[in-house]
Amino acid sequence: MYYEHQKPYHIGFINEAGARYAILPGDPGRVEKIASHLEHPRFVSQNREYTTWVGELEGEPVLVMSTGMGGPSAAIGVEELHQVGVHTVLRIGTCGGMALPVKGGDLVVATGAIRMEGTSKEYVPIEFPAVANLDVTNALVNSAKELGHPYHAGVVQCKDSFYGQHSPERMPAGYELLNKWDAWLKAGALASEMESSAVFIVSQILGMRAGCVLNVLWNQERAKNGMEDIETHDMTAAIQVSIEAIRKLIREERDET
Ligand SMILES: O=P(O)(O)O[C@H]1O[C@H](CO)[C@@H](O)[C@H]1O
Ligand SMILES: O=c1cc[nH]c(=O)[nH]1
Repeated sequence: MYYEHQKPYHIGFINEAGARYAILPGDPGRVEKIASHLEHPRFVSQNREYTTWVGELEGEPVLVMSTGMGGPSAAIGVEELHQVGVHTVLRIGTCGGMALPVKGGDLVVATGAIRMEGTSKEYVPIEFPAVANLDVTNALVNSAKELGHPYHAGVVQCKDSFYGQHSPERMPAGYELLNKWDAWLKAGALASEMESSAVFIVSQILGMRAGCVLNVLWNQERAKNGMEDIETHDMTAAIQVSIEAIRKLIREERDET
């Protein structure tokens, strides 16, 4: 069985540094850049979609590990980080804006996620909400405020199909996608992405803390409504906020002990 291997089967590393905090981008290509904001960043391992670096903040080891795209690989990543002793995970990713005030280049701090994906349903029935940890969320919101980055905090929509979000009309199941999208808009969903609900649910089940900060790439609803729709892929603000949030959490943990 996988748990008899010395290294967790998919993430493929032993947590030699003893890190308990992990920053989780979806994209393996972003790991090194995020790790460069830590002290003494160094490569740990690369297996499948999981590229991992480690560094320090406030003298505490912090991992940066990619999860790949979608709930299944994010859930496996969180499970195996738990196996190696991580207690706090912070997803940093990209999203598409949904609510009209959410513009390209803004940040979204996900306080909860709509579970329109398959992975979390294999953990707990759909009535159970996917919510972020309050300490991690407060650390993200306070960091965004202190750094002066425009942010929105609220519910995001998680789904499995990127193209079901962007081209629902061409899908045979489009009638359902379009009606649900309309419901999420009416209920005030801020943005759409693909991993936070699995990260929140798996963390909840394993007794870990999870939070999520997203860079808004664009907003298809602004475009549809004839409003200015800026597109930006600059992750700097989201990285700065996630690093400062982890720093705050490390300090808080120290103050409590
Ligand atoms: O930028 P990342 O973290 O990959 O997040 C978003 O981007 C991918 C889709 O383009 C999905 O993984 C989605 O959740
Ligand atoms: O529109 C977008 C942008 C990023 N990620 C998504 O899932 N959707």
